[in-house]
Amino acid sequence: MIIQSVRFARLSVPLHTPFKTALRTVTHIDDLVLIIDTRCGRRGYGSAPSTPVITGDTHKSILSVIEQVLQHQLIGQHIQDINRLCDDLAAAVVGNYSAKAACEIALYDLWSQSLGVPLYQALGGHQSELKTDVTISVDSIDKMLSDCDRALSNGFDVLKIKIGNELEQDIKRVQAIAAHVDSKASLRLDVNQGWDAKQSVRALQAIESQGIVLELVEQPVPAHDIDGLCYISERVQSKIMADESAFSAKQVLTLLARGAVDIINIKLMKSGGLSRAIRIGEVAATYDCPCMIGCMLEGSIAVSAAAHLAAAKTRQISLIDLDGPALGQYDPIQGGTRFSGPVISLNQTAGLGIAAIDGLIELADGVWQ
Ligand SMILES: C[C@H](N)C(=O)N[C@@H](CCC(=O)O)C(=O)O
Ligand SMILES: [Mg+2]
Repeated sequence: MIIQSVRFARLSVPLHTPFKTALRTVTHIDDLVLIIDTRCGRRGYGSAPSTPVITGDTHKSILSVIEQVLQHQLIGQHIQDINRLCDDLAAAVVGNYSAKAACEIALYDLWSQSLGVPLYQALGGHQSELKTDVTISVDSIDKMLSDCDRALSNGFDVLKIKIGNELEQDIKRVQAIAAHVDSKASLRLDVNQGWDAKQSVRALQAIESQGIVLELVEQPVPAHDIDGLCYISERVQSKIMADESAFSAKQVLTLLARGAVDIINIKLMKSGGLSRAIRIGEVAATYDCPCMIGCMLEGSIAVSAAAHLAAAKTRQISLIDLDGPALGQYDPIQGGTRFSGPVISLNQTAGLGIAAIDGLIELADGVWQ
């Protein structure tokens, strides 16, 4: 199976409610879609969102680095050489992890199609269903409580609460949500780098002293502040998870060697795709450190690939935050993995199983417009 061409499209899905974090607010899932065709008529799909505040990547930069650099590593190559192709992508340009992830997702889609099995089976997995948490955006307490009610009525029993923009209000938000939700759901907090180390200890000790048990606390301090993560981990009971501090296997090794965090959040858009995400899982396993598989605010092409990976690596990936598609008003992808409330049902057809995509706008001349 030889790669013939690389094309681009865009896909936009409105959200049920604005997605608000300490870093940004968005109203749509906007993906750059990558379409790779082979000479024998197979088609692989990849995608990537723009998350400049986390990865530094925008749709334009992703498109441009694929067009100018990465596609030249792929065209004319055999898909069976997947490991070498991923190494070539990684070596071709520094950074640009979202662009590499989009390419790898399409490559793994084609590779598993060539084997005639769903991606999770090609990766050695057998579990075909996963359960995800759902994100509650940071907002007024009343709005967050009504979003929690909606999530509970849709069957979610793990809520990922976004906070991190005002310390005292954040403490009140968590206390109000914990009292409101009671035992109906477990709570994860995602501060998205919004506090400093001392504020984190103060906030988490205040929350813990009220008997509130958190499943985990994600990225309380800025990405570079590894000392801060160590300081917090030594002083609070809650488990601390690295997200923005953990892009590469090397960063994860440093975090774990220093005892800075208890859990790692792996995302394809940070690692540069599945091949490097697998390495991160392996590094974490050497420290008996559990991993979450997470996503950006992104649609079901890339999130499906992450779900297939998680299903294949259940020993390393025990926590799932793959709610991007669930936050959208509809899923434009036909034939692939199904997202229904908290339940993710992986396709049983070959690859990612994508038959068609509604509302796809092809980009002429490789320009994001
Ligand atoms: C969507 C997912 N649950 C999530 O919260 N992801 C990120 C933020 C992604 C974004 O801003 O697009 C996270 O910080 O974990
Ligand atoms: Mg996060």
